Amino acid sequence: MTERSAKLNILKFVKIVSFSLLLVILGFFVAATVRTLTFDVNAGLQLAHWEKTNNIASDINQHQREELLANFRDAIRIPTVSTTETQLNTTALREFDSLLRKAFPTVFSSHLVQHEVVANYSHLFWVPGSDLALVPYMLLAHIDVVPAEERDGWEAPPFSAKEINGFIYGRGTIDNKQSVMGILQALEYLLIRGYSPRRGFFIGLGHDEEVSGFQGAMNIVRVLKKKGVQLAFVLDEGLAVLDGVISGLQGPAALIGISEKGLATVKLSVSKAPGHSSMPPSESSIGILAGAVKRLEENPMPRLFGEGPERGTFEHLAHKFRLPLKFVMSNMWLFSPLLGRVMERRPDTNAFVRTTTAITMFNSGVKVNILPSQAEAYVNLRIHSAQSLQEVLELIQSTVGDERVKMELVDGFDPLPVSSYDETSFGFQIIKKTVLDQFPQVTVAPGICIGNTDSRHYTDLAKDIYRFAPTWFRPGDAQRFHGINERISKKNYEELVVFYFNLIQNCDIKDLPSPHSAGHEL
Ligand SMILES: CC/C=C\C/C=C\C/C=C\C/C=C\C/C=C\C/C=C\CCC(=O)O
Ligand SMILES: N[C@@H](Cc1ccccc1)C(=O)O
Ligand SMILES: [Zn+2]
Ligand SMILES: [Zn+2]
Repeated sequence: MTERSAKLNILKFVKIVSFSLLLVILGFFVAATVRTLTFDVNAGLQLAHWEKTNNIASDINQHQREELLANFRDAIRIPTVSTTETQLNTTALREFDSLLRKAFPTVFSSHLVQHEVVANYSHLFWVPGSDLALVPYMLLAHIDVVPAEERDGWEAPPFSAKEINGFIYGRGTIDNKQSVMGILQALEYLLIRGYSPRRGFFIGLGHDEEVSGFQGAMNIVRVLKKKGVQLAFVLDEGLAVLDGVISGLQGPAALIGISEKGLATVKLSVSKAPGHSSMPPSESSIGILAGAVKRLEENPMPRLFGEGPERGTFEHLAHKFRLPLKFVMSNMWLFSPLLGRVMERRPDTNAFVRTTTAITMFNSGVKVNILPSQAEAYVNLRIHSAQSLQEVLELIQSTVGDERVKMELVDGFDPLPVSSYDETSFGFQIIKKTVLDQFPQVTVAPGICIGNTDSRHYTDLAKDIYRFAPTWFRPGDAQRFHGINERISKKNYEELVVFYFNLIQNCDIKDLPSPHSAGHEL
């Protein structure tokens, strides 16, 4: 071969390779574009021909409007604070019991409702259905709240239930007394209007959810297990209607929690001999521990965005984004790593990207001139669905990388199983229908609950557990959770009562309508 013909051959080869590459890239682009244009996981899932079950209209008159609000505000004013498993405000919990009986006289006197107090302060209600063949369901909420201090910057005292511009302010207004009162208020009105259910249901109100639910939820579960109860589905607190919170999304999104993140609470500690502060060692117990904690903050857990059910959230919402975001959301197979990098920049969206690491307590030292013998820190991690508790513990250990730092697992569990959300999923579709009837402008999608709830104790009783209430969240509202200025609008609280009112009636349907009927309507 001459030098010239060899050169030509190479040129030809390069041409062929670059042309093929171009074709492949073009192919990808066309495929992604076609996917973008046609992608709508909701298409074909509109169930038609719902049997009419909500026969009792949910209209609220002026008297009831004032009454339900007064009941809610009374609930907010009772400081049912849980601080630790052994520090509950039991006086407030007793008072709350009295409030429930006073506010909902029909619930407590109706022959259709059975009630029992569990673990002294939690409540279990059972409303049997007329059709024993229908598997019952269960609604959950919790009575207790996390502590709140007005001096942290509240615009109204946290247990005042003060009204400012149409909002009721107070600890528990969105976590979670809106559901406690909303559920019972709905039942009260249903009973007054002569309702009796076809499908039986339970209501469980825990009193120690904020400190893990080991007394309330766990004992309610024990009672139900003893009765041999199995549940069609459970609906607890958790996700909400997000309005203007997901940037680029047109219209609000109702995210129904189909799973929740796992948890690891780890205690790190360093021990050193105490002594006089005039003769300090080069490294103190505080310094060693601070180094460990800093390493944990500087080395976040791996980005896993798109590897858990959060991927389905965006796929369900994709058709409600405008281009170019629509292109991105419809092609999560390609873009999830990029999206993860964008979402990790904000704490509220970072929560969906990875296992989060929060240092929540740091204690050491008793006097200015004593070398501290003991330093301890608590790390609270929320585990992404694609990771296990075991994996997270191993990663913490290697990141800390210091034998002098003792590690102890205080509490922990794996991410919760993923509940069904397809067209045959009874609970999901009933919740979805109830939301859409009431708020036609929203898009319903499955979501991941980033906090933990009492419902995690119910996994043996129900395969399908959902975490949702139609509490409306606008930008900045997520920070009110366990934060300052927790509030709900009066209108939204009323909507919650109506939601549960309709949901309970919608559950009386025997079976879901066939998913295919939508396309074959005559
Ligand atoms: C996939 C969604 C994308 C973006 C979302 C953006 C912002 C986050 C929005 C909402 C966060 C919702 C709620 C706040 C956190 C936890 C609530 C969950 C459980 C409550 C448990 C409890 O503390 O009692
Ligand atoms: N619901 C609370 C309290 C809790 C923590 C851990 C486990 C269970 C409940 C939270 O998610 O922070
Ligand atoms: Zn809560
Ligand atoms: Zn909470």
